[in-house]
Amino acid sequence: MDTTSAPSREQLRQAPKVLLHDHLDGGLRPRTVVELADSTGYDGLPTTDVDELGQWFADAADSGSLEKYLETFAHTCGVMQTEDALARVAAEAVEDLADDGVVYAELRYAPELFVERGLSLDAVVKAVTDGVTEGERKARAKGRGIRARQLLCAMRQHARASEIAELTVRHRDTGVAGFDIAGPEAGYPPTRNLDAFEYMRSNNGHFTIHAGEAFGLASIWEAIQHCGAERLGHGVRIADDLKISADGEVQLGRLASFVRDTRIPLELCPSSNVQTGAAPSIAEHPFGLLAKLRFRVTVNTDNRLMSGCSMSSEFAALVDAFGYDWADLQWFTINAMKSAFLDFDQRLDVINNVIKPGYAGLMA
Ligand SMILES: O=c1[nH]cnc2c1ncn2[C@H]1C[C@H](O)[C@@H](CO)O1
Ligand SMILES: [Zn+2]
Repeated sequence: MDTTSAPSREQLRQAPKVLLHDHLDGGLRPRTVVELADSTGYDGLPTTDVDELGQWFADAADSGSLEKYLETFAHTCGVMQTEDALARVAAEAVEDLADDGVVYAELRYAPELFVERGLSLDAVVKAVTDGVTEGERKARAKGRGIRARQLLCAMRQHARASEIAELTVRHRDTGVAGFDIAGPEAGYPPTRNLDAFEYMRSNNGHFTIHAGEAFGLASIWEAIQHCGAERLGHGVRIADDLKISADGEVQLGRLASFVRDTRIPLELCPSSNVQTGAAPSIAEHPFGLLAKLRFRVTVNTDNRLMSGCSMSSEFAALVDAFGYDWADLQWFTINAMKSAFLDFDQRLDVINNVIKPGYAGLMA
């Protein structure tokens, strides 16, 4: 790629982007964490200095282990136990994404983590729905169009997946686009929650599964072949099924072939993977190889607070590591939009009327 035409940071921010994998409780503004702790009486924060707190999250999440990384969510969930707090966090997330050029986003969270002070699961979803609507309205007022949907996660270590799947279906017409399982992967295989996935399938519901992040191919295989996942949350360890010979030729194993042949979207989250130890660095992240092999790769933030990242900074990191140009970035974006849990006509509308004209302008 000609480096004189390398996308600038500001151009990357302006480019239309699609985000499928972003945790609501992993994307709070540090200032909001401090303010909500104060207004809701949460006294567990490691510091109430906004800058120090932002740094604390990044450092604490930078542990090389998913289990340690997940411990940091105690504080974000701790300040999100009221309807007002949930609505504020959701509205700010949508506004922040829109400011960063995201035109379609799926925000995920586990409703069961927000019931410590007596909210019902339905009240949690209703509060987030109100916040998302408010965020979309505020972004529109600033000339930043964004459509946002919710994905409801069940936590793998709890036993509430069927309840959360039912909650997902109950709220499917008011902004909840699908279901997921999150939390520690090792020791909690996807089939533990098979009933919930069967419920989703029998109700024509969408779901993705966190698989192939902290555990390997067995997890991906179960997620796809036993549970019927439409997409893989991370899925980065599908690279373990690629054999690279001395002359650089790559051979795909049967599972990798299946994932590529059936165009299963990989919700790849480069910075998060470096923090949890799933990849040694962005330059050595399997993203580059998987994209070269034409897997259906998508770019995602996972947790903007813990990784101190944004969609445009993830794009920038990939451009720096792999030399991607606008055509590549448009391809990742269209991959994501094709894979969204949104009606087909709406996906097409975003691709044809927002993404393609946006990139055409940047490539001109
Ligand atoms: O990367 C992740 N893998 C597994 N679980 C995760 C990841 N990032 C966040 N979570 C968990 C912590 C949150 O509380 C929960 C729902 O958003 O999902
Ligand atoms: Zn995740």
